[in-house]
Order: sequence, then C-alpha cells, then structure tokens
Amino acid sequence: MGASALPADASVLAIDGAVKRFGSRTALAGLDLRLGDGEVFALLGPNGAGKTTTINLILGFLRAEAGTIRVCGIEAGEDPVGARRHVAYIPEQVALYPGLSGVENLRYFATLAGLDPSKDEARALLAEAGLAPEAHGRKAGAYSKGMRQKVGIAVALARRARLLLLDEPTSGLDPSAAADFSATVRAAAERGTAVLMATHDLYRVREMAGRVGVLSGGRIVEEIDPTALDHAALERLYIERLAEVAS
Ligand SMILES: Nc1ncnc2c1ncn2[C@@H]1O[C@H](COP(=O)(O)OP(=O)(O)OP(=O)(O)O)[C@@H](O)[C@H]1O
Repeated sequence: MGASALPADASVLAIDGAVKRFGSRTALAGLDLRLGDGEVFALLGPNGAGKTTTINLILGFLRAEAGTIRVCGIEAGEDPVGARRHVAYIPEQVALYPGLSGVENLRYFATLAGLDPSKDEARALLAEAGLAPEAHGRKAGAYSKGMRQKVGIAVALARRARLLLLDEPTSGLDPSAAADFSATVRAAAERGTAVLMATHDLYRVREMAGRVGVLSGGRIVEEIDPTALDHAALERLYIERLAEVAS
C-alpha cells in the first residue's frame, strides 16, 4: 500500500514498533502505522484490542516501552505538548459548556489554543464542520452527540490540526446522523486532514475510511481496502478476528 511506504518524516503519523504493557498485560505488541495527509484510517478491533492505548500514546498521555510514535516528525513521548499541537482529539462524548452556544463554545476553545476567531469566523468554521446555521446560536446543552462532535471538528479546523483522532465517532448516532457525520469526516480529509478513528462500526467504516486496520493482540494483523470488501466480508473478517482473541 502506497501510503504505508511513506518515509517517517513525510507522514503525519508514524508509529513504529510501539510496545505498551500494563503490568503483565501487553496492550500493544509492536504496532506499526503510517498515515499521510488526507488519509482516513479506521482502527477496527474488539474490546481490549488496544485502540484507546494507541490514542493515548499519540496524545503523549502514555509512553511506549519500545518503539516510536511521531506526529509530524515530533516524538510524542519526548515532546507531548509539541506533538499535541498538531492533533485534535474528539472523544466519544465531546464536552461543551451547556449554557454557551455553539459559536461561544468554539470561540472559547479556540482561545485556549491561542486563537481569537470573530463571531463570523466561528460561524464559518461551524458551517465547514457541517453544523446547520440555525444551531450556531443555540445553547450546546441541547445539542445531540453528532452536533457536539461537529463543534469539536470546528475547533480542530480553527487550530489547523493535521491529525484528527476520533474515538467511536458513530456509536449512539442514528443512521442519518451517522451518515451526516461521515460526510463531515470525509470533507475534513479532503481538505488534507489525516484521520485516525477507533471504531466497532462496520457499517460506517466503508463510507468513512480509505484504509482499515484490524487490531488484534496489540498489532495490526491485517490491513484492508474497505472498498474491496462488501459488508458481509468485512463482518466475517471482524468476527474471525474476534474469535481469535476469545480463543
Ligand atoms: N491503565 C490500564 N491498566 C491496566 N491495563 C490496561 C490499562 N489500560 C488498558 N489496559 C489493558 O490493555 C489492553 C488494551 O486496552 P485498550 O483500552 O487500549 O483497548 P480498546 O481496544 O480501546 O478497548 P475498548 O474497545 O473496550 O475501548 C486491555 O487488555 C486492557 O485491559
């Protein structure tokens, strides 16, 4: 696969041989992953496969015992703040101030990153992230999960993050909200943002990701082109890998 062959310094994300243990438990057993501008990679794996650990290593919240994790060439274990400057993390539940509107939340979170977008700029960013204009002035306490995620994406756009990390982005979304959020992610990728998402959602993987890695036993055991597989084949692959973990 062309993108995997990118040299480390040309990759937005370059993980080489990452090993992470918790006591006697090995969460990651030599993970390799390269991601270039505009690529969307889905990390597919059962509970406990190491998806959250991978995200925490990239964010520099954990340190690997072996291997390297570089974001735009910056080693996340050595300079987590420098690496995080290029990364936007969208957790499963994006926390916003419920009493503030979408515009006010965006402007507040942008100031934390040293930015000062005007109201109009904030509206433009929210629109770019796919949030309907009529919601911009509404209090975020009434936002759905998908709407909160879009505010998170708008903050990432404001910060010009090179890498988006998404944790279970479509779990709990209804089909139309999930399809809508998939379009937001694809649009971000088309503008050049690299996206890494941890997910169980086989249904959305094909429409969101250009690359899919099956994480099992702390390694990517198989990388597939999701367009080359129909849903049934993807599901079979996933179940086979799940069975391997259980056995
Ligand atoms: N802080 C910790 N202390 C001990 N063990 C941990 C810790 N964090 C993760 N682990 C273990 O490491 C392995 C990988 O966990 P991780 O949370 O990365 O998996 P995951 O793929 O994100 O799972 P899920 O889909 O349930 O979120 C699991 O065996 C887990 O029990």
